[in-house]
Order: sequence, then structure tokens, then C-alpha cells
Amino acid sequence: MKTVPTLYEWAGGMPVFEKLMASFYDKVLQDPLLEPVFKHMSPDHRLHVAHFVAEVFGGPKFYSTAEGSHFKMIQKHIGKHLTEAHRKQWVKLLVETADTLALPDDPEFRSAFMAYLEWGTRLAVINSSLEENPLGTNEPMPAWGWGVPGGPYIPS
Ligand code: HEM
Repeated sequence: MKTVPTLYEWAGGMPVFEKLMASFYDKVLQDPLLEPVFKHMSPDHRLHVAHFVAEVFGGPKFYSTAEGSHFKMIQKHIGKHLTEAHRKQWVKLLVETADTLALPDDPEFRSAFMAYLEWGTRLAVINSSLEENPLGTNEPMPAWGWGVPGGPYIPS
């Protein structure tokens, strides 16, 4: 029986996630709308977001074992008062970075990637208007898969 690769494996593994987020947050700091939101981010922010998303996509558990937890990630967004305009720009710049770095662009991978970004960023905006974290400290990390189209992409 063939094994289905994880989204993490299909994307190219940890170096791809780390490069994606490093390059993305360079763009964010050049962006007039997002720079004020991120100008005080910690030096580890890029790496932590890379490790978080890699883990959600089936990669190693760097984030949840050494750097944070789902609870702590949500906590970082509480009270930040993010807007829909911030969210849209965040997604736009991340997708542009994925294109520039030539992440897989097959329909199956990009469908799963976009679905996760829609889900995660919309939750970030909702949580950013709260004063308290709605999650328990033991909340498991999300785990994302290929979704309805299935995967991986197989050229016909
Ligand atoms: C899928 C969507 C998202 C994921 C997976 C995510 C992930 C994370 C993670 C892991 C952290 C903690 C970083 C650390 O430990 O240093 C964080 C912090 C943060 N995120 Fe997000 N995030 C998402 C969406 C967004 C969006 C859409 C915005 C705003 C446009 C945003 C704004 C922030 C801010 C302001 C912080 C705190 C930065 C600091 O001052 O240290 N996030 N995020």
C-alpha cells in the first residue's frame, strides 16, 4: 500500500518552512499596514511560526515540545485587535512569498494550504478581539491534512 506524504513532507520539510517564514516576515516589516502590528515581535517569531505551521502540517513537534503550545500560540493573539484588512494582507504576502520561493503549486497542496490559512487567520482575528484565552492549557495542536480533494497530486 502506498503511503500518503504529509503536507509537511510534500512542501519540502523544515528548511522550506523556515525559509518561507523568514522571507515572509521580511516583507511584513516592509509593509505599511502590517509593520506597526509586528514591529515589536520577538527575534524568534519567524522560527516559531515556521515550527508551528510545520507541526500542524505533520512535521516534527518542535513548537509544542520546546517553544510553545496551541494555548500559548492563541495567547499571543489575544487583545491584539487585528482587523480584516490586516488578515487579508497577511495572507496575500504569505501566498506571494510561497510563490516566490516556489513551494509546490499543485491544486491539491495549494487547496490544503489556503484552507489552513483561511482557518488560522480568521481564528487569529476573532481571538484578537478577546481579553482572555478561550482555550485550555492542554488543548492539542491542530493537525491539517489534504482535505476534500485528497492528495498528493498525481499528474494524469
Ligand atoms: C495561520 C495563521 C497564524 C498562525 C499559525 C500564527 C502563529 C503565530 C505564532 C506561533 C505566534 C507566536 C510566536 C512566538 O512564539 O514568538 C504568533 C504571534 C503573533 N501573531 Fe500570529 N499567527 C497567525 C495569524 C496571524 C495574523 C493574521 C496576524 C496579524 C495580521 C498575526 C499576528 C500576530 C502577532 C501580532 C503576534 C505576536 C508577535 C509578538 O509581538 O511577539 N498572526 N502567531
